[in-house]
Amino acid sequence: MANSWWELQIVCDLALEDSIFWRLEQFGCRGTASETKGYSYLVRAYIPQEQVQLLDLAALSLWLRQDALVLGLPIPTTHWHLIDEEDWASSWKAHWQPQEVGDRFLIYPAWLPVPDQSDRFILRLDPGLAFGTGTHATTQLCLEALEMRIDQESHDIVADLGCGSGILSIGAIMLGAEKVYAVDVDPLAVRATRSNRTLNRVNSDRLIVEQGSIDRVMKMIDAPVDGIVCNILAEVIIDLIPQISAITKPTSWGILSGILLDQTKPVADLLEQQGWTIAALWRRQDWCCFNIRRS
Ligand SMILES: C[S@@+](CC[C@H](N)C(=O)[O-])C[C@H]1O[C@@H](n2cnc3c(N)ncnc32)[C@H](O)[C@@H]1O
Repeated sequence: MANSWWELQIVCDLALEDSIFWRLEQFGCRGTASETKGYSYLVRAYIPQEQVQLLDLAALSLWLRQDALVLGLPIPTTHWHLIDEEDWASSWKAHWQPQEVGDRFLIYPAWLPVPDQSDRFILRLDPGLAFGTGTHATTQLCLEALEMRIDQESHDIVADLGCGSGILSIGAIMLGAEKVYAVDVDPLAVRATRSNRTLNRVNSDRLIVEQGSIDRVMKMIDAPVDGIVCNILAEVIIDLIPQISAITKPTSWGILSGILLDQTKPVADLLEQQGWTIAALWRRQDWCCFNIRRS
C-alpha cells in the first residue's frame, strides 16, 4: 500500500491519558485523537508505516502496559492496523472538533466553515503532521498564560520555541504581540506553521518561522525578546534554559510548559540559578506550566 499509516487504538483508563500521550509522542506518532468510551478512553494515534517495524509496535504496547503497572492502573489494550493516507486524514479529522480554550480562543479545524460571528479569536488550524491542535493540556496552559501576558498595548516581541502547528505563535499575534520568531527542529512543523500563518492571515513580517532551535533564534533576532513561550518536554527545556536567559532582557517573561509534575523541581532550581522568578506554577492533570519573569 503506498503512503500507508499505522493506526494505533489504545483503550485505557482515563487516568493514563497523559502518560500514553507522552509515550506516543516519544515514539514518533504524528497525530493523536481521543474520545471517551463509557468508563474508558480510546486514544487513536498515527505513524507512517515506514517509520516503525512490527517489533517496535509490540515494544510500545509493552511500555504502555508497564507504565500502567507502575501507576497501579488497569492495563491498556493496544491494537494496530494499516490504513492508507486518505483514510488517515479522514479518520483523524472526523475526531477533531472546534474547542474553546481559555477566555479568548476558539480553536477551529481548517476544513470546517468559520462562524460569522464570535466573541473569541477564531484560531484556524490544520496541524498536518505537527503537534498542536489545542486539545492537549500543555498547549492550553500556554494559550491561557499568553492571555495573561500579552495585550494590544504591550507590543511584545516573542520567541516560540518548538512551534509545532504554530498555534501559540498565532495566538500570541492575535492577542497583540508585535512580532513572533518561531522555530522547530521538525521541518513538518515549520511547514505547518507557515501554512497556518497564511490560513489566519498573519503577515509573514510578524510571524517569522525557521527550522532549528534557540541557536537559530539567536541569529534571527537583532535584540533580546520580551517573552518566550516553550512547550517541549522537561529534559529539553532544562537544556534550553541557559540560552533562553541569553536572549531575554531584565524585564522579560517566559511560559514553559510540557513539564510533568514530578519534573518540576530540577526545572525550578535551574530557573532560580539563572535569575528567573517563578511567578506562578499552573497545573492541569499531570502537566505543569511555569510562568516566569526576570524581575
Ligand atoms: C509538544 S510540541 C508543542 C507544539 C506547540 N507549540 C504546542 O504548544 O502545541 C513540541 C514541539 O517542539 C519541537 N522540538 C523538540 N525539541 C526541540 C528543540 N530542541 N528545539 C526546538 N523545537 C523542538 C517538536 O518537534 C515539537 O513540534
